[in-house]
Amino acid sequence: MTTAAATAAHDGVTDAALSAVGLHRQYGRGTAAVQALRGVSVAFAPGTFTAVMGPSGSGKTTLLHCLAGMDRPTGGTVRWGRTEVSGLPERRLAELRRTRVGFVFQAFNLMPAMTVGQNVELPGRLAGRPPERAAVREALARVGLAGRERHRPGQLSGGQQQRVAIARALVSRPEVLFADEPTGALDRATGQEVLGLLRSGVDTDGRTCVMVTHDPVAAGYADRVLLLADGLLVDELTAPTAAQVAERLSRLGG
Ligand SMILES: Nc1ncnc2c1ncn2[C@@H]1O[C@H](COP(=O)(O)OP(=O)(O)OP(=O)(O)O)[C@@H](O)[C@H]1O
Repeated sequence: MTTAAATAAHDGVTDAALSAVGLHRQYGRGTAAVQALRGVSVAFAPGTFTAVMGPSGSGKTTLLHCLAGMDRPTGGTVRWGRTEVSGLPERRLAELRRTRVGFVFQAFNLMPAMTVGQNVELPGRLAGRPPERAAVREALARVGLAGRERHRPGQLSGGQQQRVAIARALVSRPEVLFADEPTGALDRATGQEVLGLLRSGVDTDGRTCVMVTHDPVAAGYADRVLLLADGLLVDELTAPTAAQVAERLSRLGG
């Protein structure tokens, strides 16, 4: 590689919203060791929506957790923008996680005893910030739940609960939103509303979104699909249709 090309390649990584180089994640040791990631390098441009797919056990959730700073890779590096996060001490990483990334889970993970407003406020409280009622109201309005602050999660439908979880993830205006099977517990129509919200966060706010999904229709909302198999990145599709995704997945046995 020429010096100029090397510099360009380097900038490709440092200009990314999120990047990983040579990620390895081993669980357990000796004969019980599992190599969940075996050397994944990938970059995510700002303002793009990427779906991560692959057969069960291929390492999707492990990759998402390592990229989101929720799990520590056993080798390789993760950067959020230019900040290398993989080697940070836990406290510093937790602080950065609260402001720079958001996470949405399949099972919503709301606190049932708290109101919707308190759930959305929670990340700010954990970060020691004073309650920002206006920001909470705005986040709920953006996901179509204006005026629901005082409800409890149990009084809402599954789709509405997932929208609360999205509001909670977005209230700190993170650069990157991670979602692990965000529509896995929802019916198709409700799931599509949630996907529409993720898509509009990318298109309107320039957010970067990385989503694990098993559903080719959900992946069709993304700009790019990464395919994992056995802990390695094995294929990539840009501007995917659901039919193309289903066909590539079936080749992998997923
Ligand atoms: N905490 C853990 N301890 C031991 N092994 C683990 C742990 N978490 C994941 N694994 C193993 O790592 C591999 C990758 O798991 P991961 O959950 O990342 O896959 P996945 O592609 O998300 O799977 P699925 O689609 O079934 O959710 C699997 O073999 C899994 O059994």
